[in-house]
Amino acid sequence: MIELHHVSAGYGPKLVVEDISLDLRPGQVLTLLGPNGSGKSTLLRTIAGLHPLAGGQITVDGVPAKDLTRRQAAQKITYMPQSRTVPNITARKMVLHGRFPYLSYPRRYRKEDYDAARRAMERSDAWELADSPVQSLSGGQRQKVYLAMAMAQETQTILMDEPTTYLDIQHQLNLMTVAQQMAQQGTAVVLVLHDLCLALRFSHRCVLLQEGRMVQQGTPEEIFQSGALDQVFQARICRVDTPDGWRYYYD
Ligand SMILES: Nc1ncnc2c1ncn2[C@@H]1O[C@H](COP(=O)(O)OP(=O)(O)OP(=O)(O)O)[C@@H](O)[C@H]1O
Repeated sequence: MIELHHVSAGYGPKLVVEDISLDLRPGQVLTLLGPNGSGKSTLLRTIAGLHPLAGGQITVDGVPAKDLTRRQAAQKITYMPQSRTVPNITARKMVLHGRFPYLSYPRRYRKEDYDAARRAMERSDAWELADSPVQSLSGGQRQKVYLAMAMAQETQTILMDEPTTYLDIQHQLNLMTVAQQMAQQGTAVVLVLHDLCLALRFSHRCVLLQEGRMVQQGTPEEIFQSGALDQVFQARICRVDTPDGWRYYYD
């Protein structure tokens, strides 16, 4: 399990994430919420080891994250960024990149790598795109391929920054269902989402950030009841009870 102990991070002397303590628990979908510029992406990148700590500590299964080699870290943590440059390769090849941390020299893929890539593409609804060049795909199709690459890495923790961007509503719901399924299978799934309704409906826990500080964390029920979302986002969030659970909407 990844644990954050009083984590701070920033750019130059300016801290944009301050004093965050948090457990990323296997078996749970945890969603980071907060207005633009509140530090969500910086926090996610810091957890992924891609941005330096300015203070505090991050441990992975009890070991300080800074003591892990890149390969060890990549076998523990998957990070799916908000955007990236698109390479000129097929979707299948791209998804296979998720297997890199498991290959030893001379980096030849094994049957289990191809199997893992296929499983991941089927789960993210990207299998039919396998032979297409990633550059030829739409934003939503690319997002499904990135999700498959992230799943193919098969780590205990997966961090996804705004994974629903570009997805139509059916695929947003599909992504959230896949996130829940990964959690059911023991993964710690950490998301950054702007859609509060989707987050409250599908997360086990939410963390609310404002100006780099954690103002609230808890179950969707606790977060909703606290009224903190309304305060931080200056928007009224309501809900209705349905046979399938709470459904949230903006008033
Ligand atoms: N490369 C950078 N250099 C300097 N400041 C940065 C850099 N990246 C982000 N920041 C600043 O850090 C703060 C937090 O940004 P961050 O991207 O982490 O927020 P966020 O909550 O993910 O925002 P959004 O919802 O808009 O994606 C902002 O004030 C931003 O301007």
